[in-house]
Amino acid sequence: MTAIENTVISVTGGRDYNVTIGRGMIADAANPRGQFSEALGAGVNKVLIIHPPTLGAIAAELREALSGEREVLLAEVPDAEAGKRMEVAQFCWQVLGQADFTRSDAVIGLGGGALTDLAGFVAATWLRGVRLVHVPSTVLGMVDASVGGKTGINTNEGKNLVGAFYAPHAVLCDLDVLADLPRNELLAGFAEIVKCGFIAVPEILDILEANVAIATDPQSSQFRRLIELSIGLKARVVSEDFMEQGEREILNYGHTLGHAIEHAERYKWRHGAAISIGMVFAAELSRMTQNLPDEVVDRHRRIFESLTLPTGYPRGRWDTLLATMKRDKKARGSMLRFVVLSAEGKTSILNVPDTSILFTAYQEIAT
Ligand SMILES: NC(=O)c1ccc[n+]([C@@H]2O[C@H](COP(=O)([O-])OP(=O)(O)OC[C@H]3O[C@@H](n4cnc5c(N)ncnc54)[C@H](O)[C@@H]3O)[C@@H](O)[C@H]2O)c1
Ligand SMILES: O=C(O)C(=O)C[C@@H](O)[C@H](O)[C@H](O)COP(=O)(O)O
Ligand SMILES: [Zn+2]
Repeated sequence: MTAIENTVISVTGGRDYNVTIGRGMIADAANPRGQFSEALGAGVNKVLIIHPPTLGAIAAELREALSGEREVLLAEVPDAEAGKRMEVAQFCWQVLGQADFTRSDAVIGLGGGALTDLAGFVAATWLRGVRLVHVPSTVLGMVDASVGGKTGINTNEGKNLVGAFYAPHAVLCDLDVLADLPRNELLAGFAEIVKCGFIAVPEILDILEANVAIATDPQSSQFRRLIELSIGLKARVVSEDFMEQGEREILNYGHTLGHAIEHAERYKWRHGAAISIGMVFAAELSRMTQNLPDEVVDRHRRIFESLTLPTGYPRGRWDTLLATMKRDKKARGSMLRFVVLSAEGKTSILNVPDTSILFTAYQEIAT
């Protein structure tokens, strides 16, 4: 059988680093000339692998493989959004402090997007910044969260309200790690892939529509193509606008309402499910304000439904959602701002001084 080569995508935002996409990287972690040694670099004496309970076995395997040359510690943290909390960051700082981690040591974030957001924040803040290697273990983590340096935690008031822009030094996407990822988590990650399709990469939508079962099969070439196209877009955007002063905002398509839904659901929902609804809402808003054709709005619903992702939310929740959206990071003063489309791949920012238009758009997705 011919070995499939790794793909390397370079990012220049924040610092220069590579995202490597391939297979067998974790199994090969002990190799002194392998991807892990290269990502950690020379001179790292201590490594903290931060991981959720679900990745315990892989974290132990990595610890074993990387030990010897270096001292490797594990920090198991609560799963999913329960890990994106101040107390959990504090626990990680305590582990780093008690093990005397210095600026020449490193953190590995092994897990889904919630974990890499937390680990990135810990690495950004410990001694004001230590080496950071992400090993994303979900589709969403690979195509979005591990790339681009947005790190952070949630607060009682809202999603990702505390954080820092801190780019990783390397990202290793080992597709083998997806073998045990539950199907619903895998499909939720596709919401960010679909986002890339609507905002900039139409090929993504065509691949999904051609055969959704094949496109979502981690063994298929179409699946790998979707991962690479999405990382490619993210890399291009964050390389041009690391600190989100302009173009990077397009990556927030569907997230204004999506984050408010996550908050309303007390962070129990999957991010991908919440932003699927958020994107249908943004598409409806775009139809009303940017003349986005009906067929593009319908295409949103069709694709999310084919991925078994939700497209509507209860009518009675509007006031709660609106109150939370006012704390969205894109808001400026009392002005809410939304990423909208006038056509596939044509994005702009809509300033909304009067929220009645939002309420009208919400009626289109209300259940
Ligand atoms: N920083 C960014 O740019 C960015 C981008 C997109 C999303 N995010 C954040 O990412 C988070 C969502 O990430 P997610 O969808 O990966 O969810 P997640 O990190 O909560 O992981 C989902 C679930 O899958 C489990 N899991 C992870 N990898 C597994 C594996 N290989 N096998 C079995 N189980 C596994 C986890 O334990 C968890 O229960 C949200 O907090 C969102 O805000 C950040
Ligand atoms: O990388 C970005 O920029 C994004 O907006 C990607 C989003 O998919 C992601 O969910 C991000 O965490 C949202 O950021 P926030 O600034 O709205 O918290
Ligand atoms: Zn997102």
